[in-house]
Amino acid sequence: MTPALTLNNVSLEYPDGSSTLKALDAVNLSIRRGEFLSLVGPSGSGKSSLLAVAATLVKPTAGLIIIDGHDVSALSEAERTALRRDKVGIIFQQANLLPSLTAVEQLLIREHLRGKPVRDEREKAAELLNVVGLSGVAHKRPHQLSGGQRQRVNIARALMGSPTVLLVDEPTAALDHERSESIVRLLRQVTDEFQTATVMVTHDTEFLPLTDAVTTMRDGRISRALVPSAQPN
Ligand SMILES: Nc1ncnc2c1ncn2[C@@H]1O[C@H](COP(=O)(O)OP(=O)(O)OP(=O)(O)O)[C@@H](O)[C@H]1O
Repeated sequence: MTPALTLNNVSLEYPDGSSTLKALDAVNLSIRRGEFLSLVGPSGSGKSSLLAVAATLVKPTAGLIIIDGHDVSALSEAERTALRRDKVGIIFQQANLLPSLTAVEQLLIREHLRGKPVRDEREKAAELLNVVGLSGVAHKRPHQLSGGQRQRVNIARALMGSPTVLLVDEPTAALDHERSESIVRLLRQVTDEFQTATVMVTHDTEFLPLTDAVTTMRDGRISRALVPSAQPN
């Protein structure tokens, strides 16, 4: 199977006084649909930078990014935006929900902008809220939801566009242990169910066995990739 996401010798440099800082240094990474990869490493090692280039939000200084067979560097700005919309789901640490919208409306806002038939999309949103365990709170607003529930809305929203690649940046940073575990389990479940190629940046090493492989970054480089030995109970 062709990888859903490939990074081929990807570098990202930022000006740093008279020299340059290599946020990413010749990174190679490949992930297929249905795979759940965790990305760990010290602060400043390049994890968020890797997600940003993979999400096509930031252009790398060198190297290739291929999403579902499309070489991102060969695309125009408009084509890149369309590819991101159609293929990439992004889940940030903070849910960034709009305070005035209900849970189900948070999922539908993007689809309204796309001009899709509202009925189909409403059904899809309801189904996704069910998948993430929130069917009972579809009409609640963010302030009426717990942190874990808000993160579940965030995950469901990222799935609305049926992404091939799901990029997740520290989804558990604001949550307690129990909620953190249930969020990582949910990400495992949606990766299996929707066959997304999921990359999760995390500091929570105890949940790594729920993922298929662990990649460690250091100084902008991928220093090793491990396969977790066992699933936790
Ligand atoms: N916009 C920017 N301009 C200049 N340097 C940047 C920029 N973004 C990131 N960097 C630098 O690139 C390097 C990698 O940063 P990055 O945010 O990718 O690390 P990280 O592993 O995600 O860190 P953390 O775990 O703290 O979030 C760091 O040295 C950082 O200071």
